[in-house]
Amino acid sequence: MITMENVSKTYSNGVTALNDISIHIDRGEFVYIVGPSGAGKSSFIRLIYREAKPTKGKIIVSDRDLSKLKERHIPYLRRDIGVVFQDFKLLQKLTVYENVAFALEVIETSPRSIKRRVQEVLKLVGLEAKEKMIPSELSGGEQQRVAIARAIVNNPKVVIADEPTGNLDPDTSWEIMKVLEDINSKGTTIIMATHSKHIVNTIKRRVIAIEDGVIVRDQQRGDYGYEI
Ligand SMILES: Nc1ncnc2c1ncn2[C@@H]1O[C@H](COP(=O)(O)OP(=O)(O)OP(=O)(O)O)[C@@H](O)[C@H]1O
Repeated sequence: MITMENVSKTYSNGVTALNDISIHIDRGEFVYIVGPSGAGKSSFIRLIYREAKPTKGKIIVSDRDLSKLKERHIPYLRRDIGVVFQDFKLLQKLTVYENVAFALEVIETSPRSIKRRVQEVLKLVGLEAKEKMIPSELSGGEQQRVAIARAIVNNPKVVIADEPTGNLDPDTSWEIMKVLEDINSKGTTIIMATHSKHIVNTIKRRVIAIEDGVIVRDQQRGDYGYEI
């Protein structure tokens, strides 16, 4: 699903965020990315959906070699990848329904099947009753569920979540985790950067720990491993 070979990322200000990373993540895995602040977790994630380019090394995502990917083909890559952010990034003037429908790649799809698909994903995240509301009328957890619905509406092979529970209280965080686990149980690969020791130590999955731009630990059913 995702392979990195000797990948490094140095930003234009000279900061090396990732240094010679090699990793393989299989289809259907659920992987936590952990590590101290500034370790390189977001950089790792941004490389996968080609928001950033590596300075060195090779990245394969869903059978595509990202170093050979032309700018005009980036939308095809993004169709395979759903992204969820800590701050939701919803369009504030659009309704819940519209936020999700907007993300749907409309390729010869009839309005009726668009409606069916949007309602299907809103049901999956438990928001079918709130489709006419706008983001400011929703709680943080509900907004994050809209963001997850938007991320999965195109049936991506992988969902990448950068601290998806970072702005949420513990109860709401568990709800979001249930939704992500549910998506994963249907075969979607999940990669989630998190600072939540509680989540990582409770819902045990593969843990990749990054420190100073280097992978220092890669463990199935691992612990969070840091004191916070
Ligand atoms: N666009 C950028 N330009 C220059 N330097 C950057 C950029 N993005 C990140 N960095 C630097 O790269 C390093 C790694 O940052 P990154 O955001 O990947 O860490 P992180 O592990 O996600 O941190 P956090 O847990 O605080 O979100 C940091 O030193 C950061 O300052």
